[in-house]
Amino acid sequence: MSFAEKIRLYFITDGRSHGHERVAEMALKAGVKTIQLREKRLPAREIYGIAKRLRRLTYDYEALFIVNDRFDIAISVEADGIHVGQEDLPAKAIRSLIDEKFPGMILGVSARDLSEALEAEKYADYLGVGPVFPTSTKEDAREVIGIDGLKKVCSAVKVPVVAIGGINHSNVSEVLKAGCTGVAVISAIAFSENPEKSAEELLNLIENSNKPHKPVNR
Ligand SMILES: Cc1ncc(COP(=O)(O)OP(=O)(O)O)c(N)n1
Ligand SMILES: Cc1nc(C(=O)O)sc1CCOP(=O)(O)O
Ligand SMILES: [Mg+2]
Repeated sequence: MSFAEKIRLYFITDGRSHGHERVAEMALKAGVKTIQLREKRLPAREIYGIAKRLRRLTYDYEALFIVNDRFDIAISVEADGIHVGQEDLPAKAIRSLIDEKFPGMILGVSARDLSEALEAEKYADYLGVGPVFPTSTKEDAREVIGIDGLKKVCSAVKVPVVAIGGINHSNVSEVLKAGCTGVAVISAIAFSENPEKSAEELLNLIENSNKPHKPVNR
């Protein structure tokens, strides 16, 4: 499976509903092929423990494992990649370290607009672009960019774009039509009563939005 196929549905964990490991395993069982560990409340030692367990799980399911924010934890558990935003360690510094010491490691960088995206793509393997829609999952989320904002970035950059922020079953097809490679979700899976079913349904919607429109023969 190519990198683009793997990031088509990109699940970011949140431990508050079902716990990181359980929710990640349910998403993996459904067929999700990229998992990011995002944990903002726990001490580094606990995040490290969770990361080690998610690393094992993602190996078993042949899925990519990305760690949010913490490059130290990402390299300690041999994650496939690290995701940083505009307030985190600079992408340029991480790119230098990756090239020198961790070749092949994936670097994802958040961008909200064209100028951030054009700067970030100098270093990134993919961009996380949003928030496309309002979200209550990220407390310090910036102003929404909407489908138009997303389209502008997608048409201007060369690296794959993963759209993020308020993406769910009812808007995922519209988001993919904006030209992004993938969609990242938290609450649509993590805060669902049945994460496995929600992930399966999202994957089906994504699969169907890949199919070209069939003209009706009259
Ligand atoms: C795939 C993806 N895109 C964007 C983000 C957001 O990163 P950041 O802006 O650093 O915000 P936090 O997630 O750290 O609160 C992401 N994590 N993943
Ligand atoms: C982690 C994160 N980053 C965002 C950004 O805009 O960079 S929005 C966001 C939260 C995404 O959660 P949900 O799918 O529940 O809306
Ligand atoms: Mg961050």
